[in-house]
Amino acid sequence: MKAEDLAKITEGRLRGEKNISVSSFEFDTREGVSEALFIPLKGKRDGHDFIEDAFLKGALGTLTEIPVEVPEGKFSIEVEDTFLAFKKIAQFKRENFSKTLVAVTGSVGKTTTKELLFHLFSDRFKTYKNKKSFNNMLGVVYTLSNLPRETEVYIQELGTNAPGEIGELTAFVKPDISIVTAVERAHTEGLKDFDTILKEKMSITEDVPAAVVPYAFREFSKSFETVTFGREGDVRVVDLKFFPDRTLFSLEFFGKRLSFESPIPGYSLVNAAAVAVAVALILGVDVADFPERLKSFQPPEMRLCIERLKGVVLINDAYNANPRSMENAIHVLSLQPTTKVAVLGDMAELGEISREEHRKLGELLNRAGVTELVAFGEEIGRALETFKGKSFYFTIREEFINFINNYDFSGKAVLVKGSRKNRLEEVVKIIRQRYGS
Ligand SMILES: CC(=O)N[C@H]1[C@@H](OP(=O)(O)OP(=O)(O)OC[C@H]2O[C@@H](n3ccc(=O)[nH]c3=O)[C@H](O)[C@@H]2O)O[C@H](CO)[C@@H](O)[C@@H]1O[C@H](C)C(=O)N[C@@H](C)C(=O)N[C@H](CCC(=O)N[C@@H](CCC[C@@H](N)C(=O)O)C(=O)O)C(=O)O
Ligand SMILES: Nc1ncnc2c1ncn2[C@@H]1O[C@H](COP(=O)(O)OP(=O)(O)OP(=O)(O)O)[C@@H](O)[C@H]1O
Ligand SMILES: C[C@@H](N)C(=O)N[C@H](C)C(=O)O
Repeated sequence: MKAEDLAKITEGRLRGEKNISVSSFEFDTREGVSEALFIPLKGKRDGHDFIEDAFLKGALGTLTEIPVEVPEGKFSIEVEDTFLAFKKIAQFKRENFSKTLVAVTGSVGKTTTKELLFHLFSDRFKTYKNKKSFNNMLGVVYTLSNLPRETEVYIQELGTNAPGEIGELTAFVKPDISIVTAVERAHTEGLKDFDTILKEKMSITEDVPAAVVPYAFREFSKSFETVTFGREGDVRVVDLKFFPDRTLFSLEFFGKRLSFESPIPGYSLVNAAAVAVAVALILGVDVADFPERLKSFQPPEMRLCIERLKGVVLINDAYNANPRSMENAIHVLSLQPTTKVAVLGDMAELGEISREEHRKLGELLNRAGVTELVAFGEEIGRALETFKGKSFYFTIREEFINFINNYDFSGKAVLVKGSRKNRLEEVVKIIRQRYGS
């Protein structure tokens, strides 16, 4: 996009080279800014302090709220608010995109579903998706701004932890197809009770031509066309069989039946596959090759990735945690035919239900045949009130990490899971180093 066009879109004041074109939009110089427009934002620090760095690293232009020195052959656009200007660029991109935009929300499974849709559809459409879990307004604005012109299907996650966020994001991205993967107890600190969570998630279907929602919540869909999925619905999950490292299942829909083998154990990919078939039905895409393609799906990082190390089965589910994803992960641990150890951190942002949900974990672990629990965090201590096996509890990170460095995990299956703030990837790294293949 040309500098002078960007100045018009952002209603900013252009300085420097006006005929130069940028190839992307970036807000972090650590992520690569070559040939990009740099957008300095305010985090803990002020992104304006990195404008010089951006130019040195190859950015062609910058948005800025203050006058800056512009190197020869480059440009700056002065605006009142860099984030609002970034939003205007994203809005412009949306207005000029006339193909299919698929938006995904839900209490669990947004990233897994987004990645699976991309995996299944990218051989027949020019498909584009958000990076990582870029699912808030910044993530959406970044992804939309960088939307390639040739895109035919764009898949965007929408996340929330407070009422109204999904409505705002939906109005901004204007989906053609909206997906609700699941409605569960997550983010209850900001979203309070189940009814609020349900309303928040279902607001993704407002004024949207087509939606894919769990059968149980079909009556709350506001979309013009709704395809349902689940144990009942238009796309039905049948014949579920769980194994330690995979899940077998079939999907039935409109008189057809397809059998699948999920390379991720547990339920996450079963749910995502049902969603994918529902989306394919809306798009009129043939699904005959979905079972074969599902087999080669790689789980997104830190989402139930099973690693077979020397004498240890490591179940890395360290990305995040809420009651439903905990239940699924503990179920996967229960399937392992050896001594079961759970290394668990707090489930964050649960608010009033936090105490009770953490307490319930102990019972869940008992039923799953887990005999050793290593717990880290303020809230997870409640699990020890009900857990009957051997337990070790830490609130000081250094002591916890020291324990992980020395505990004997040999011959055991080890689940590592907790909310993002626990940074349990460090535990994964230590176990890998100690028992690496
Ligand atoms: C504003 C910003 O850019 N934040 C990112 C930044 O954070 P930080 O505050 O540490 O920045 P700094 O103070 O260091 O720097 C200031 C700016 O300068 C840039 N900069 C810095 C150093 C440097 O060397 N060069 C630079 O250019 C810098 O980029 C800043 O612009 O950096 C962090 C590390 O890279 C980023 O993590 C941070 O990004 C924030 C978290 C963000 O929102 N990122 C989105 C792209 C995103 O979508 N992230 C998702 C996770 C989203 C999420 O948590 N979703 C929730 C639900 C939604 C909740 C909603 N209410 C909300 O508020 O978000 C969920 O549960 O799913 C992801 O990362 O996957
Ligand atoms: N349908 C599901 N049922 C139970 N657990 C699931 C399901 N889908 C995903 N999970 C689990 O939830 C966790 C997060 O998965 P994923 O990243 O796909 O969800 P998300 O909604 O994108 O999370 P975030 O809100 O952080 O972006 C992982 O532990 C994953 O295994
Ligand atoms: C980091 C964000 N995407 C997330 O998943 N948050 C929840 C609360 C978690 O970390 O468990």
